[in-house]
Amino acid sequence: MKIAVIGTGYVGLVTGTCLAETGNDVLCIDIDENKVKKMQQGEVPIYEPHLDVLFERNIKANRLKFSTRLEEGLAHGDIIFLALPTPEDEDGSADLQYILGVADNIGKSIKDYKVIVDKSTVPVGTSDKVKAAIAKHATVDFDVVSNPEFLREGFAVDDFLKPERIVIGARSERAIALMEKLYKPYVRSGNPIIIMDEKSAELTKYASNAFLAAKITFMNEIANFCEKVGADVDKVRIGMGTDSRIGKRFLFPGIGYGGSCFPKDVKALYKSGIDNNYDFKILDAVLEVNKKQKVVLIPKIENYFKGDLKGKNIAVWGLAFKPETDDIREAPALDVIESLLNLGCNITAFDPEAMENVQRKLGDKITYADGMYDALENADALVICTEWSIFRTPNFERMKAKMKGHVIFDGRNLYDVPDVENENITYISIGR
Ligand SMILES: NC(=O)C1=CN([C@@H]2O[C@H](COP(=O)(O)OP(=O)(O)OC[C@H]3O[C@@H](n4cnc5c(N)ncnc54)[C@H](O)[C@@H]3O)[C@@H](O)[C@H]2O)C=CC1
Ligand SMILES: O=C(O)[C@H]1O[C@H](OP(=O)(O)OP(=O)(O)OC[C@H]2O[C@@H](n3ccc(=O)[nH]c3=O)[C@H](O)[C@@H]2O)[C@H](O)[C@@H](O)[C@@H]1O
Repeated sequence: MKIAVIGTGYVGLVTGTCLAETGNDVLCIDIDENKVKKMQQGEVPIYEPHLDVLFERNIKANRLKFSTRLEEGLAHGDIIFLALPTPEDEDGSADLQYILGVADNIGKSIKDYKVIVDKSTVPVGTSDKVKAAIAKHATVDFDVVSNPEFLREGFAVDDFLKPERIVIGARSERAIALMEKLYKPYVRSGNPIIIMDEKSAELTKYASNAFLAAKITFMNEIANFCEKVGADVDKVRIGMGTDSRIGKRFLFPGIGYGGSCFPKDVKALYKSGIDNNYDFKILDAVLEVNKKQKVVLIPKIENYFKGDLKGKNIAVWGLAFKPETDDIREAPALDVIESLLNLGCNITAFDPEAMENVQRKLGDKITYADGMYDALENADALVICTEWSIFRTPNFERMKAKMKGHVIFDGRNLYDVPDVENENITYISIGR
């Protein structure tokens, strides 16, 4: 099938590449000329495991192409995916200017029937707005479909190629038939394509993200309470998670959720509630708890150093909002670093993939180490913010030889407490 993907960021790039992988002829459009030039030269503009192999293969096969020209994309695709940003607006709602701006141009340009598929995360009712924006100028028939994306950064390729479910919000039989044909190769395992109306599809996406954010936040509160009463959140987590109604996943406490989506999506759903005269009390609490959780290590660090943090050298392991990505959007590490800088600390940081992005944001406010052990040189303490695999089995002797102070503040509970304490290192983590 002939596909155009408008917006070649995280979701657009994975969508375009994975759709090409099953033999579709895909043209990806982005307004960022630099990015398009790089992609045309075969460079993957993001770090995402396994994407490079598929990207290269499909470019070579001439099934995956790039352009900056929207009209070219609209002429090419029978199905037009919108994978455009929906960032947080000033009042917390989702900013629809990118989606509606492109929709307006689609109406002016299309010359035959198209299915316009919204892959971006958008508030309930957006598909009606997109339809109206296209219809203003369109002289041909078209359908708008809501097809929210559930991929996770770091597992994006697998999530796209083998999704647990595909949600299609549409009422036009013609559009539904095309979408089912397109997605058939991805659900051969028997996982469902779930067809519903557009509004329900739009809400399914927000409800899923908000539920997961609430699940994590609930565990963060349980972890904080464990500290008050002397319980061990690892034991509580395992005890709870073995109940299949609760499930083992997304029960890991830490220094809060971050990323490009949970923070903005919880806020947008909360704001949608207000706009529709509904007070989402749970979401209000999730937002408040997560904000505090991101800096939950700071009082622990202050307490350890008896309030005197001025001039202390703090090593930070992990800057990305989670492992296997270079994405630092809303990363808890940035909140931790900002607080420590405000308290007068010197920061030396290391992350396997996110250093360049942090350097662009923080410049010379902190020092960047070449490796995880280099970051520890002369450090009074180590703070762990992201659970990259290479941090999981460190050489504690080597660490102690480098560090001035033998203390670890672990925001991701990477180690068993006795294992670290047996090394004569003070170990302060979350909920244990
Ligand atoms: N990042 C993720 O893991 C996931 C994101 N989503 C949702 O997907 C949507 C896109 O997210 P990301 O891919 O992360 O965004 P992104 O910010 O990484 O990429 C957006 C891309 O759109 C381009 N763009 C902006 N205006 C344009 C225009 N007028 N024409 C063509 N290109 C344009 C930008 O240059 C950029 O390359 C958002 O609604 C997000 O909530 C959904 C699931 C997962
Ligand atoms: O809409 C989106 O963009 C995506 O948002 C999340 O994916 P992602 O942001 O890539 O990352 P997650 O793995 O969900 O982690 C989000 C945050 O929660 C934190 N987290 C996750 C799990 C957990 O048990 N504890 C925990 O603190 C992570 O450290 C991270 O900061 C969802 O998992 C995807 O299904 C969704 O498509």
